[in-house]
Amino acid sequence: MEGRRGIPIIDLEDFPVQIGKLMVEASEEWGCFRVINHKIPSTLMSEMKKVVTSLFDLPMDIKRRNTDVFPNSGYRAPSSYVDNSLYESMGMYDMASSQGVTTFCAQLDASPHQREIIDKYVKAVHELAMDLAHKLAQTMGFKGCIEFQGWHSICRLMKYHFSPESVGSIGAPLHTDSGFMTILQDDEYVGGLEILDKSGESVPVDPLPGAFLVNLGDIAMAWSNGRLYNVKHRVACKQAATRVSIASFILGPKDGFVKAPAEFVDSQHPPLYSPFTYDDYVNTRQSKSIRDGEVLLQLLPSHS
Ligand SMILES: O=C(O)CCC(=O)C(=O)O
Ligand SMILES: [Fe+2]
Repeated sequence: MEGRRGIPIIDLEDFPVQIGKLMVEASEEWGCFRVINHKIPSTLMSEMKKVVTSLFDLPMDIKRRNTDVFPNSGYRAPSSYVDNSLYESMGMYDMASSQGVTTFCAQLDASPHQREIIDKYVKAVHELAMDLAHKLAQTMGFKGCIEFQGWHSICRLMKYHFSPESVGSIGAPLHTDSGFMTILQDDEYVGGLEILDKSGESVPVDPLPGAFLVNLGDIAMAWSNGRLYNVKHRVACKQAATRVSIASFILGPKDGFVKAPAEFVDSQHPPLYSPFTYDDYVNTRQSKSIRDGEVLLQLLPSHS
């Protein structure tokens, strides 16, 4: 009997050529993959989780100081969603810059120790994202250089208030990530995350301590002219235990257009979308309350 198909797991200590090949396959087929044996120490991951847990324990009036500086970048109280009282989040816009870290830590009165952990963590995760994104682009045959470094980014911290009463309900509704790539540290004990595979079947992403999940989002799909898959996923409450996750989003360019490069366009693969800016894209997605890549179709009619 064939085993259950699971999310691909990529060992970053494998041969570089093999890593690139597996990443492209996983990104085209699944739109996500696990990475293990990355260089981020598990101690830093668990220290960061402790810091995140303590930030959520802050009084509400302090948490509310984490305001939006970019769409969806700030604090969301559990009560702010009609259909979702289990989810609470805060976020750090421009996670890769010292300014982003400084602003976030000042808003929340973070201690020097908390700041040090946050700073180390976001730098390390951002570097991992840069390595993976460049390797993916290069292996796909892209000859240019994407300046991911200057893109919008957000590190979002999430707490799911799961209780016996909430088992069976949804913690985060089905969506695609709007950006290029997300590096997710999901809770190492409490599951609930699930993706839809290309056939629409739901596949659980079981906890895997020490690993990250890498998701490709709408911008990856548009930039690659449809080659990279923007995976749909959600979080369901499967057990009565608090779940904490940390998602680092490499979103899209601050200036200029998202446009498939010549390497991905030919007579068999005509351009799927007209060039657009990430800011327009995210504003349209937000204003129409659309949670998945369908907004690409609404915003940009296919070429005739
Ligand atoms: O909490 C999780 O594991 C996933 C969160 C997520 O998908 C998101 O923030 O986009
Ligand atoms: Fe997501």
